[in-house]
Amino acid sequence: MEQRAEIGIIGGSGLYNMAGLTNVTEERVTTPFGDPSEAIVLGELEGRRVAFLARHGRGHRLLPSELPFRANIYALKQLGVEQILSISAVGSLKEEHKPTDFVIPDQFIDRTFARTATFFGDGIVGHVAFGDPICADVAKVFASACAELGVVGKLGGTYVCMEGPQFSTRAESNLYRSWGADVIGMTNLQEAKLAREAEICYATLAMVTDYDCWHTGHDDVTVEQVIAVSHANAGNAQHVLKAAIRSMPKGERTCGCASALKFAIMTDKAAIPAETRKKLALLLDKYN
Ligand SMILES: CSC[C@H]1O[C@H](OP(=O)(O)O)[C@H](O)[C@@H]1O
Ligand SMILES: Nc1ncnc2[nH]cnc12
Repeated sequence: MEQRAEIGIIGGSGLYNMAGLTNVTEERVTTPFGDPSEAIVLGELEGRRVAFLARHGRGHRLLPSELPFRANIYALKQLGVEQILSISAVGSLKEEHKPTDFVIPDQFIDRTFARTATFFGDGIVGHVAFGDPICADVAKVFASACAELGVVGKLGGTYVCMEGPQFSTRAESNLYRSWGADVIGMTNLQEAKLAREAEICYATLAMVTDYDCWHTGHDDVTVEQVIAVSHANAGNAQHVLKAAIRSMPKGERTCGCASALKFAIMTDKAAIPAETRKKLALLLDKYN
């Protein structure tokens, strides 16, 4: 596989392009799972080859439930991406996580119900380990980049992934707080699952934009609030991204993400339908 990019950036609410990319080209990638959310922007940043994808499309056209998660991750895989840096807006479920803080979650709770979050099926069964859903190495790079720039970037925390598009009820928000969750969003869990199946490292820099609807001292979350905070903080997010990319080690990865599929496939090779085998060649070829 020709490696056109090493690092993928998925930009979320408020981040629809990446400043500072040089030698920029744009590509409409297609995949066996359909088209990604938007044309992918390829370029160089801090001496590394980067692919940028706007998760909701430019102009924010796609609902969280409408996101082509499989096409997005597969398209980045096709370009040769080995590590994904995701940026997302999140609501805070704890007093200590204030709007404009960054949190780098390391766990998820799934509250979605209308999404496909696996490349398997159609005659092939696979089960990857997901106890540690985030790549610890990439998460640490994000945390160090925040520290280097003097912005709050807390390493660890639980991200509740809800279906949306409506924000939570107060009862739900308080329930998630009682579970000890840290932040809430609508997009990251499926990306993390699919990245793991694609043996791509994945971590998120989650920007706190609001206190959801549980905080008696703050108004309930609105889109206006999310936009205001994410726009005001987009510069910081881009600085953190650049610093992270500057310090990402080159060469072979030492984390387990790179071999996540090694013991994951249950199906007898002979029983996998030829078409399915072909569709997943990019993931399976290295294991014959
Ligand atoms: C605009 S508020 C809700 C919206 O913001 C977050 O998006 P992303 O994760 O892409 O930054 C959240 O998940 C919802 O999709
Ligand atoms: N309160 C919230 N709930 C879900 N997703 C969000 N994204 C930003 N703020 C959010």
